Formats: sequence, C-alpha cells, structure tokens
Amino acid sequence: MNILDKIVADKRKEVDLKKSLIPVSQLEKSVLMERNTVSLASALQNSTSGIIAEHKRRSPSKSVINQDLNVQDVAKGYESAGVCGMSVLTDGKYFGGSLDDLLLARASANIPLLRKEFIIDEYQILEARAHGADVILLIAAILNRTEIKVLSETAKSLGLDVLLEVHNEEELQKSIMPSLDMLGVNNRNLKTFEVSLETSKNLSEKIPNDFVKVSESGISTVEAIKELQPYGYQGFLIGENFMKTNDPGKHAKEFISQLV
Ligand SMILES: O=C(O)c1ccccc1NCC(=O)[C@H](O)[C@H](O)COP(=O)(O)O
Repeated sequence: MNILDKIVADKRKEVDLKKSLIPVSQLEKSVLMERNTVSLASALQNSTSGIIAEHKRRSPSKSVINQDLNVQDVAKGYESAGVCGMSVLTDGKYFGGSLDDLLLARASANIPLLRKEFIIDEYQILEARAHGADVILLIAAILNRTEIKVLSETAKSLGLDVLLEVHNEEELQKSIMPSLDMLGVNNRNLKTFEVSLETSKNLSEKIPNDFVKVSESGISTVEAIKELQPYGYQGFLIGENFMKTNDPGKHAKEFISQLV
C-alpha cells in the first residue's frame, strides 16, 4: 500500500467517526460560517511574489520538521511577511496538524487560509468553512472525476476557492472543470518522496490559462521561483523551507523581498 492509500484509509475511518460525534447541524452553527471568505486565487493574480506559506510540523517524507513553534506566531509572521496566503495542515496522524491549528491561524491573521487536508467527503469541506478556511485542496490522485466535481461544487457553494493538485498529465486531464480556481502541480513524487521542479515545468503548458497555476513542494530558493515564473506559475507553496527555521515569518519576508 502506498502512503496516499494509507492516509486515505485512515481518513475514511476518521471522517466516519467525526460525523457520528459532530453533526453537520453543529458545524453550521459556527460563527465563522457568516464570515466573508477571501479569494486566494485573486491574491495570487495580483501579486509579484505569489507565496503560499505552510504550517507543517512533520510529514511522511521528513518526519519532524519543527515541533517548537506555535501556529499563532507562525500565522502572524507570515501575514507581516506579506504572503498571499497560508496553508494549514490539519491532518493529525501524518502531519501533526489539527482543525484547532486552522482556527488559531484564523484568529491570528487576516490572510486567505488553505485547509491542507486529504478531502474525500463533503463533511470535511463544511468543517473547513466552519473553522475559518478560505480555500480547500482537492488531490486528484485520491478522487475520481465525479468526486472532484461534487466536492469542488460544494466548496464553491460555500464561498471557498478550490486548489486542485495533480502529479501527472493523466490526473490533470481527468480533473479539468470550471468549478476549480487553481491548478497545483506537486513536485513531490509520493512513491519515492523525491522532488523535481521538472514536474511543474513539464505540465505547465497542459494547464489551461483559465486557472491560476501553483507549483507545490520542494521549493527552497528564490531562484527556483524565478525559474518557474516564465512557465506561467503565479503561486508557490512552500512548507519545510520556512518551517525548519525558528522564525518562518522572517524567512518568508526575506524571500518576498527578493521577488517584488
Ligand atoms: O510532505 C510530504 O512528505 C507529503 C507526503 C505525502 C503526501 C503529502 C505530503 N505533503 C503535502 C504537501 O503538499 C506539502 O506539504 C506542500 O506542498 C509543501 O511542501 P514542502 O515545501 O516541500 O514542504
């Protein structure tokens, strides 16, 4: 079983359990359901840096990245650095995140927030909205076309942007539809965990111009971003490179200062 299969199998059990404990009616009562969401896609289109900075404590590819920071400080740091948005990993078992992290990031910073999660059920989209997200991630490798359509349309009906992530051309071709805002190319091979910016470069011309292009994973230098920009990428999702430092916001600021 590959890592994504394992994560998804665990996620199905987790979502079933949560649905039995916290009904949809309770999520719908969150005051955050009334909040006006902010578009990450628009923020990226109007930016010269396009940084989406991630809160990531650990991962299957790196085990521990940083367990010493608190999400409020990270969110405030990213906001003052001028990032376009923040990605908050909410998976507990593999990434050490939680929905509380999303809630605390929401309370700490006024920037678009992406719920970074393995979404397989509409319930998780409502959870995202109720905990302050502006954007959800859908991963083409774990969903079929019908599921992508249903989940993305649910997100749009709740005022959320949708970032659809692909690893190859097959995933891209099965996924293209109008209910997506951004197409993310993940540079990490989930079988070997190797990262290669060539994945983003090779897929770029296959992505229709209607979508904001985002390059994800393994971006550790300003030069890498400058290399990807001519391929039409306007968004750059960076996790480990910022989170491995003791001040991710400061590091993000240094990056951005070299891109504006
Ligand atoms: O990061 C992993 O090891 C990983 C393993 C399996 C599924 C997803 C994984 N990462 C999620 C992400 O998409 C990254 O956290 C994000 O793109 C940032 O990547 P990086 O800048 O390389 O930390």
